[in-house]
Amino acid sequence: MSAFPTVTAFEAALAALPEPDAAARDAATTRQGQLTKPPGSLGRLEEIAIFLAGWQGRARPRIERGRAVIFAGNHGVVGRGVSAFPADVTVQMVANFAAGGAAINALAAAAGLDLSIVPLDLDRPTADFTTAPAMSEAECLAALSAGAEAVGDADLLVLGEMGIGNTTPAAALAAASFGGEPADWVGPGTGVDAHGLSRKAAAVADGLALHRPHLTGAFEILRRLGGREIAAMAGAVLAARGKRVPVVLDGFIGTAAIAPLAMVHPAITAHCLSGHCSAEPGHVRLLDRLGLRPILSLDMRLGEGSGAAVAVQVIRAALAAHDGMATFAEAGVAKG
Ligand SMILES: Cc1cc2ncn([C@H]3O[C@H](COP(=O)(O)O)[C@@H](O)[C@H]3O)c2cc1C
Ligand SMILES: O=C(O)c1cccnc1
Repeated sequence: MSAFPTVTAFEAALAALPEPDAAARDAATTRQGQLTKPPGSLGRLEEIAIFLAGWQGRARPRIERGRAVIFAGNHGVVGRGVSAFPADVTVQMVANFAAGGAAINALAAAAGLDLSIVPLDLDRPTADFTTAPAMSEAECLAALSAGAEAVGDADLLVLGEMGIGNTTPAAALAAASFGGEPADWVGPGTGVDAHGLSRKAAAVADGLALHRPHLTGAFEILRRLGGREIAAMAGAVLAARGKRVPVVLDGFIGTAAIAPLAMVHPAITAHCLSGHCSAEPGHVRLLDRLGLRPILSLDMRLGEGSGAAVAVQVIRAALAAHDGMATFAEAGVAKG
């Protein structure tokens, strides 16, 4: 049975978001105060360890089944000249992922993450959202469910995407969820010129104008303006929450995927870390709206889960300090 057989099932999951394990989180907070360092001196590494303790439900969290999942989908809106690359690159990159030659292959391996690739109907692009809803209800539910199924038994989940043209639907989702002008949310993506940027802004404006009366809930925003890989990431974030699996978000597209969910239920971000801030200009604005602080800021703008995978190395460092350090009592160091 699929995870989200109906829109009602999706909305019910969104309305019943579990909280972290307060006892595990408190125990981790206490431990941080006992380790041989001035309180707070490991900064955000301390926060990350405590965050993982709460979501994994253990005072000493660890990453044993870290998993990166890359969803791929194709977009009808590419016909409007919104990407610097042709749509064929999506399927070609999926072959490259399978062969081990993409950035995410190298970065997931470096971070000790199992990598899986989920192509979603690549031979059936979504409809051009400037003229019709991108997906039917059944297509959007199938994509959400594919995302949910990919969570498996991961203890840390990195979500990534591949889909030529998908910075345009991502900008549309951000605009529909948080308002503002299309120009606030579009950016160069793979590297379009000024004309391409205007085409992207026009596509977002046309999509918003066409669908405006229906852009009231998370599902309809995702279905009308999103894409399969985007809906899959949203479904994975929601299903991960149901299992209390912490998630590391990647760049502009991966973050935009949860914007419609956050519009209705801002608490959806509580089990999410932002791995990095992308160079795509809308990303910093989106993170600000979602109240997320990125772990890294490396001027990356690739997608594929690449920035999130690099951030996992920082998360591993946070857990290594939390687990491996001695307490003041153990080390015989005066607590001051
Ligand atoms: C070779 C190649 C590898 C990629 N890996 C991720 N993306 C990234 O670029 C695309 C989004 O940018 P736009 O909206 O401008 O098309 C997505 O596929 C995203 O994952 C890639 C793009 C290319 C060309
Ligand atoms: O931030 C991202 O995820 C991104 C930016 C540009 C192109 N592809 C992905």
